[in-house]
Amino acid sequence: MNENKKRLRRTMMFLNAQKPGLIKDAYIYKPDSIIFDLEDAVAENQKDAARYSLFHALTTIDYRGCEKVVRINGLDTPYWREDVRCAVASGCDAIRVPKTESPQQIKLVEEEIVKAEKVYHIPAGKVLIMAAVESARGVMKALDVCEASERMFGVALSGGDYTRDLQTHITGTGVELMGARQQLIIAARAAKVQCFDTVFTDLDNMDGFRQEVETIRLMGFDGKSIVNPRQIGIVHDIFTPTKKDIIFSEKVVREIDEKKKQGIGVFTVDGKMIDIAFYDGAKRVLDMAKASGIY
Ligand SMILES: CC(C)(COP(=O)(O)OP(=O)(O)OC[C@H]1O[C@@H](n2cnc3c(N)ncnc32)[C@H](O)[C@@H]1OP(=O)(O)O)[C@@H](O)C(=O)NCCC(=O)NCCSC(=O)C[C@@](O)(CC(=O)O)C(=O)O
Ligand SMILES: [Mg+2]
Repeated sequence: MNENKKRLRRTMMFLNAQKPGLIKDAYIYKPDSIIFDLEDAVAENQKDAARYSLFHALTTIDYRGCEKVVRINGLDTPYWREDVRCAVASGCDAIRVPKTESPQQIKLVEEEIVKAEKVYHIPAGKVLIMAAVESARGVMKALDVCEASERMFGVALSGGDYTRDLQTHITGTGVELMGARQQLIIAARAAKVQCFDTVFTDLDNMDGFRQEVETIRLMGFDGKSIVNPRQIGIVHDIFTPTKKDIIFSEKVVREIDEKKKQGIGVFTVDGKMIDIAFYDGAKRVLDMAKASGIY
């Protein structure tokens, strides 16, 4: 398995791949992943220029550990094949497929990646795939999409296009996204891939942003697509385990291991009932703490 499939992705920051001002130093803000956008942030008559800029940036700039994800254009456009070739040749880590509605779309992208990896002498299997779900049909097909390829590491909800398809809009309350969020996280967990929430575009509403991030973390999401560096701190803060969480999780893991040897299945830690069902959750907290660099 490609080791990067499970890497830490609390923040996936979009930027327009054509904008030198953004592309040249996005790594200084330390998002976990950068999404170089060739799709909706790039005007229709600027697609070639954006690819040129992407190739130049990815082959000359050291992004210092930030994952490099390229959002290609949709499969209903004449651009996506060239986007895939350019992204793979540039040395990207992953491709984000927008407006995904079927597993066949993921397979088509995979075929193009396989060809490009051969042509550009990239190790086979290096480039991963994530899908963005942006329609009612996409939500209904989420499990099949998540299981479409061994290269799939995750799925993201794209709220702007999704609410347009649903004939509603982003309200700031989250009510319009409730069903899709729930279905997507269930599909992702069933397929054992990661799940990411949509962007929050009201940039000056930091309280609203914090509240939304708290909610999606409790729902089980692994992270969030973001559009601005000002949003990184809040997401990392909320997605990074606290010292208290870490100490408790250490105790849970230690006690479950110990009690198992003694033939004891259920007991208490700090007054809370614990059994084997708590093991994975506690391990996940410790893994998250290690990946975040605080453990
Ligand atoms: C919104 C704004 C113009 C505001 O700019 P402003 O300049 O006013 O921001 P400031 O805060 O003043 O910037 C302070 C400093 O940070 C630098 N800086 C800002 N943003 C940066 C960044 N992203 N990366 C690196 N650097 C950055 C900036 O250069 C400055 O640097 P400096 O001058 O040196 O101090 C800008 O952020 C931006 O372009 N964002 C990305 C927008 C984008 O890509 N949208 C497409 C993806 S969504 C979509 O398609 C919908 C979706 O598909 C989504 C889904 O799939 O989920 C769906 O359907 O819902
Ligand atoms: Mg979109």
